[in-house]
Amino acid sequence: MKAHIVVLPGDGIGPEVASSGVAVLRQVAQRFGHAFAFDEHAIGGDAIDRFGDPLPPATREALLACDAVLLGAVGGPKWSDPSASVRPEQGLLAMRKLLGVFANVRPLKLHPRTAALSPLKPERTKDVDLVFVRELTGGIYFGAKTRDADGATDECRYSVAEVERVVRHAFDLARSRKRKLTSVDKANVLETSRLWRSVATRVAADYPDVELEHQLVDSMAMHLLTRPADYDVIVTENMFGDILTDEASVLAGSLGLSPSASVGGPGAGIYEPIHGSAPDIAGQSLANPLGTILSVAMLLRHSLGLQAEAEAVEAAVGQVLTHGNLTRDLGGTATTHAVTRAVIDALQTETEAA
Ligand SMILES: NC(=O)c1ccc[n+]([C@@H]2O[C@H](COP(=O)([O-])OP(=O)(O)OC[C@H]3O[C@@H](n4cnc5c(N)ncnc54)[C@H](O)[C@@H]3O)[C@@H](O)[C@H]2O)c1
Ligand SMILES: CC(C)[C@H](C(=O)O)[C@@H](O)C(=O)O
Ligand SMILES: [Mg+2]
Repeated sequence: MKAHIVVLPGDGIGPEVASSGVAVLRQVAQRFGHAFAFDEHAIGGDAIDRFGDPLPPATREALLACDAVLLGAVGGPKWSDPSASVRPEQGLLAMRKLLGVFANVRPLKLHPRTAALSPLKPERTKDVDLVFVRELTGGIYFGAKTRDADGATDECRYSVAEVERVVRHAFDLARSRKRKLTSVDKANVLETSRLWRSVATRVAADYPDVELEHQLVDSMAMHLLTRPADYDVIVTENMFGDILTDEASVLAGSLGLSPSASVGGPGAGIYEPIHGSAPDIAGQSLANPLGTILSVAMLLRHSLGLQAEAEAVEAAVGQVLTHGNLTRDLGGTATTHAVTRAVIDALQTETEAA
């Protein structure tokens, strides 16, 4: 098949991991006979430096005309002055809004070798297989902001429609898995959470085969570490999802292993690791590329409909996690480039054997 993929390297380790993702996609194209065209564009701090805009018009135009987007990461100390009028993260938020990708799917699958690196006891991480569905285009991230000499405000607003579409997305996903959905909110305090809970409860009537439970976000943060294997699909609002997914990545052994797919819009989906630009390790080939490579598998499956190719990439990552030298975050000594090469070699061996 032919596909047009926009690549947004961004800042910090973003270009390092994005190039790993592209290398794997090139290998997939070659082994399976596809024609993928890559179109690189600016976003974030890099785009501010070059164009004075974290999401320049040429990037916007390309996003609206492609089949899928692969993002590295944006941000960094160079652009983090609190008085700056424009910030890299604004480019990322504007892109999510532009493409209308309201459902951010963040799976957490554990590999025994790397889960053993988590601070949790092995019996706690055993059998963990969960997926977060994080609302991505609403809530406090997108509410009105004010700032004056006395203080500042960030408005948190959700419409019924915004809650309903993401909750339905999560119910549909739960239906294809273990039929258990946990909706996370702060309904004991927040009006938006009371709305969230009432919408989730109403929608549940259309999914009698899925068990719905409500959980407050503070105790959820605790349960994620004490009994993570009890959860299947977890749906929550934008900011809670941001925080809980970084927390959950600890169970897998490293933030660098977690992929994501942002979907639900009329056009392209966005695929990116959940981590940031990691300024502390940027430019040293220390970044773990596996979260990005697993995001590539999600891109193949969800935006291009290439199930066998997605499984081949996941199997190749599994091989490397089992036998390979890993990056420093996972206790290894391999460079970003070496781990990427190992995945590509595993992909080649696997597809030759098939
Ligand atoms: N999607 C995105 O573009 C995105 C996501 C999160 C944060 N950010 C931005 O990134 C910048 C830095 O944020 P932060 O330091 O709080 O979070 P971070 O995710 O960049 O890094 C947190 C820690 O995890 C480590 N880490 C992250 N990814 C890794 C990888 N692939 N391999 C090995 N180690 C990895 C880092 O070295 C650091 O110690 C900020 O400007 C923030 O806004 C961007
Ligand atoms: C960089 C930031 C705006 C972003 C978010 O909070 O959504 C990041 O933390 C993420 O998880 O993708
Ligand atoms: Mg985050």
